[in-house]
Amino acid sequence: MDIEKVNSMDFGEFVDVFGNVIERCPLIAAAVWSQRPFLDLEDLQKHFFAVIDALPQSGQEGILRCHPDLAGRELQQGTLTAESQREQSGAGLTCLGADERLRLAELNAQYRARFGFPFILAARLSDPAAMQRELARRLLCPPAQELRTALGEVKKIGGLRLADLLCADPAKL
Ligand SMILES: NC(=O)N[C@H]1NC(=O)NC1=O
Repeated sequence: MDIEKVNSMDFGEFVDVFGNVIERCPLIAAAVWSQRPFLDLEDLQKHFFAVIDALPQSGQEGILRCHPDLAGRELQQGTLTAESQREQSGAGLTCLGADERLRLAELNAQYRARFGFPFILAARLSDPAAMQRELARRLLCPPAQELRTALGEVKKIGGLRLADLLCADPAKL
């Protein structure tokens, strides 16, 4: 899909196509549509990120809370969004042993209890062992820093999803 096609989309089509760039937050795509036309993929991505950055902290935390756990119940039950399912299974999270799954579930629960939102990490850029290490490390971070880190991961996930939709190489962004 090229940027002319993106710029020609009406509101409904744009939200249908880009509504899950930010996981389960179609309102972000809805806000971005008002800012068309876009120059290119990089410009489109900038607008998604700017909408996130402009939200009050409560809205940013809301975005984080819309994310499913990594290797959580929704993955087992097959109820993730198509994008999450692809990212989590591609990262090997459907093939965890029982011990690994239990350990991740424990750490996810500790993280959620400490920060009030789920642990978020761009699964496509990681693997199960690195995820577990990163989760244990980030559990010890101060809350304000962790909010920034988590939003950075949301942007990485969104950037990769956008690049997929526009068939672009994310390394060139
Ligand atoms: N919790 C969390 O990071 N979830 C996600 N990360 C990712 O890459 N896909 C997701 O569903």
